[in-house]
Amino acid sequence: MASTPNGLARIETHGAKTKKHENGICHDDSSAPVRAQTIDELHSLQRKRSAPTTPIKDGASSPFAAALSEEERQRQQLQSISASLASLTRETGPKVVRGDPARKGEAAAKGAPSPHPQPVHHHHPHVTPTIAVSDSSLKFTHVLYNLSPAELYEQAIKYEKGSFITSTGALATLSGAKTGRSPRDKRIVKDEASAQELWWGKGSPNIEMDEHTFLTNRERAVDYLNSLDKVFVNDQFLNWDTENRIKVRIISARAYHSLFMHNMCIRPTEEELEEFGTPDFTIYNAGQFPCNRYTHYMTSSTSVDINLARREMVILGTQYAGEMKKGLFGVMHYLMPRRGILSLHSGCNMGKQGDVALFFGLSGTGKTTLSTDHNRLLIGDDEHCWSDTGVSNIEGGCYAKCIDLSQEKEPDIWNAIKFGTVLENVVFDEHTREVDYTDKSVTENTRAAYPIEYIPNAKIPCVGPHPKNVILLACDAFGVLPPVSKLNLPQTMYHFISGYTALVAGTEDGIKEPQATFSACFGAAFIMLHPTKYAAMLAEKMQKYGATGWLVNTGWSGGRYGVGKRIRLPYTRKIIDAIHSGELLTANYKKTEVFGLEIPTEIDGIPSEILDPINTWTDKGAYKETLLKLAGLFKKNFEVFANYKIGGDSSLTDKILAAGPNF
Ligand SMILES: Nc1ncnc2c1ncn2[C@@H]1O[C@H](COP(=O)(O)OP(=O)(O)OP(=O)(O)O)[C@@H](O)[C@H]1O
Ligand SMILES: O=C([O-])CC(=O)C(=O)O
Ligand SMILES: [Ca+2]
Ligand SMILES: [Mn+2]
Repeated sequence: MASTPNGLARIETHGAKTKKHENGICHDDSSAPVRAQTIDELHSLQRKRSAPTTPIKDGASSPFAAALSEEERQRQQLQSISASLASLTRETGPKVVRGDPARKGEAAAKGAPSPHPQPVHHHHPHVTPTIAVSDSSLKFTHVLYNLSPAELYEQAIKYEKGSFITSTGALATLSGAKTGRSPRDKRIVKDEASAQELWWGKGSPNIEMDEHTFLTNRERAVDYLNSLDKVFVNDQFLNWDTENRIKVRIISARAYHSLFMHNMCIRPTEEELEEFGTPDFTIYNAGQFPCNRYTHYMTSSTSVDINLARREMVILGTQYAGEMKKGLFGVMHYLMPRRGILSLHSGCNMGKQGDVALFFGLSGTGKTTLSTDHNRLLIGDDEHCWSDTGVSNIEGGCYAKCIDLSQEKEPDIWNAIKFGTVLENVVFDEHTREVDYTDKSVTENTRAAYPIEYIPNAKIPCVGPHPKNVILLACDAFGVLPPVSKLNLPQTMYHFISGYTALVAGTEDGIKEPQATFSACFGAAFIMLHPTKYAAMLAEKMQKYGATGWLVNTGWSGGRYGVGKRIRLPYTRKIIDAIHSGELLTANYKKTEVFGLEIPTEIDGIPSEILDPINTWTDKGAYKETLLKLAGLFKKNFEVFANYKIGGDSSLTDKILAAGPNF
């Protein structure tokens, strides 16, 4: 037995016993020593440099050609980012440099290019170079460009209060004072072109601002961003239809925002990123910084501004990440119809046989829940395009509501909440980090944003053939709409333009009155053109490709809110299954009073009596009264649309008008 210099027996490990060297001496350390001489060197060994990303295209034989083009490419990329961040009132863009300012010096140990900032020099031949006239032009803007989720986690946890890793690996974040969108603070630049093209005035979501005010806010955002230690830049795509893809650049101040958009937009491959070039649209998200209320058109300290001519969006005074997602959706609602493509606030999935279904509905009616279906391929949960070649998802991720989320009822969404997913405004146990999805302490609008491939049966690329079924979802808290009805084309148009749902405002103590909401095209907050333009396109496409329309009530049954209950999700799923399978096309139907809806008399697996709401109300008088009240609200809402012609065919317009409630 070997002994140590102090005479005590050496404690032998199992490994040492079996691993004898030639000279018969046992080593107590069986692994080779680390190569590093210092702690810094050791740490630098831990992280391997990412492989060079530029594939060598020509001059493949010369290693210098590749090195040069990589350097040139990086220079061009920085120049493009500097141009994006340029103030409009100074002569040059900021000096931009890649990488985290906190990591200075680390790269040197790895033989990487010098960490000393290599600013982008701007040559302005007509300007005599002068000494920098403001402090802001003396400083560097550090850019964290298309970071990976792991890097963004580290940034968030290190620098952003309220960032935590949950027990399943998601990144829990807080969106700040705003936990939902601020539609009343949205402004669209009204110039000569947009004055003609867009929908303005009563009912329109487009509130005007002038070009000068936009530039004032843009300058405020750009100066704010450039004053920071670092900014995040995401270069990504919208629309899986590659012919109609839009390149977007998102400049933001928070890792939360960068990870959110990483998940929600389409992630470019390394090669696509190299060829990215100039973006088609840029977002300046300075959400932590308020707008100046002395600025013309500003009515609060929040402003979300879109300038279609400049292809830019500015966000001030709200950190709710959904503003970016839905702001871009608005832009698509402008760009796509110009190409004859219909943009839709809908979910979309496809059966194994290739039958596509669209799910329209306002917030909370079930687009995400019902399009995420274990038996079908998910094309997308919220924003789509319908072109001559079929449907395509606009986004690269999903944004699911999490309130009362259960593993049993929504297993796919539950399982998607893992590493990489952004979990907004949820409450969790401070020790175990287990999320309590029933907790509304921060907000009821808790959300999870995850890449679409986190859903196991996602259809990638997210495109599909022409839809067979168009399902309009309404969460009717009045409890008078049937769980499902089959619609003819004029009825489909009527309900599409109406865009009805009835939510219950405030779910605290006491019975609250359901609040009817009408939102044209099931997304009035995002549309840019008059609703009838979108409706006409939908009618034309449904007719051309033979799609069937359905109205599904995912809301109350057995009485209105406070008396009845929300229809059970498994029942709604059965109804949706019967639509997909074709079972409902051949069912027996009867017509309801007032709304004139065709309702099936039976569906496999569902108690027949619930199919006609009148059966489930104990007070039949109250049912009739509520039905008429709702019908009245529909009529009143439709008045503004009655004067517009849908498409060239005036007979369709007349039919649509006649397809509403009759009483
Ligand atoms: N019968 C039902 N059908 C559909 N959803 C139901 C039903 N009962 C309860 N729910 C719940 O209603 C919510 C539907 O929200 P979902 O995320 O699908 O909304 P959404 O239409 O995608 O809205 P948004 O556009 O805001 O994302 C989910 O929380 C779901 O669990
Ligand atoms: O935009 C949001 O915040 C959430 C959403 O999908 C919607 O409201 O339609
Ligand atoms: Ca959704
Ligand atoms: Mn939505």
